[in-house]
Amino acid sequence: MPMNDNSAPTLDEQAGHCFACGPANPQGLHLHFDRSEHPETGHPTVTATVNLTRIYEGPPGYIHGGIIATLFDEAMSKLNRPLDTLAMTRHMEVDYLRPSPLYQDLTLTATHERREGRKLFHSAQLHNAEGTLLAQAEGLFIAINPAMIPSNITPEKAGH
Ligand SMILES: CCCCCCCC(=O)SCCNC(=O)CCNC(=O)[C@H](O)C(C)(C)COP(=O)(O)OP(=O)(O)OC[C@H]1O[C@@H](n2cnc3c(N)ncnc32)[C@H](O)[C@@H]1OP(=O)(O)O
Repeated sequence: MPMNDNSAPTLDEQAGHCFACGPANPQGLHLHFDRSEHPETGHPTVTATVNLTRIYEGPPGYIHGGIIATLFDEAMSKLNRPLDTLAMTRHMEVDYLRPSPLYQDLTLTATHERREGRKLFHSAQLHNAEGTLLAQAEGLFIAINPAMIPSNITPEKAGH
């Protein structure tokens, strides 16, 4: 495993098995986000294209609601790095406005709204190719002490 100068794993290496974005997780979603700035506020914004198969099905033909929550959680979490903050999700609300179809390119976006001390408030949306808003979320992330993230997870230590 590649290491940084201190031979300790980097955060990216520690997060390699993240279910939503980790390249090392064979059963993960492997989401990839492009980062930019909101044209009006200058706040960080991320975008990803998602196209999911029946593995993620809830209602026949549509994405499971828990997976949609995962998409939003991950998209909003990607805003913390450009804010130079290590943070975890404390609260999230999801509005499921329309069923979100499988096997179609959908656009997942998230934007940083505001910060109050340790509290980071983000929003996220899922649109179809026609631009229809399918679902949306608001998230509260709390800046954490990096020591909360273990650096040496192994199957044995995780109890497997
Ligand atoms: C390395 C990062 C990888 C990111 C992976 C992708 C994102 C994720 O999925 S993270 C996984 C899911 N999240 C978790 O497991 C987190 C579990 N929760 C925790 O560990 C803790 O609650 C933690 C660290 C987030 C916050 O703990 P703590 O420091 O005690 O915060 P707490 O005092 O409860 O709340 C912080 C503030 O939020 C406020 N708050 C809490 N809930 C709400 C709410 N619903 N609305 C508004 N404010 C709220 C509190 O009032 C408090 O405000 P203040 O500081 O002004 O008093």
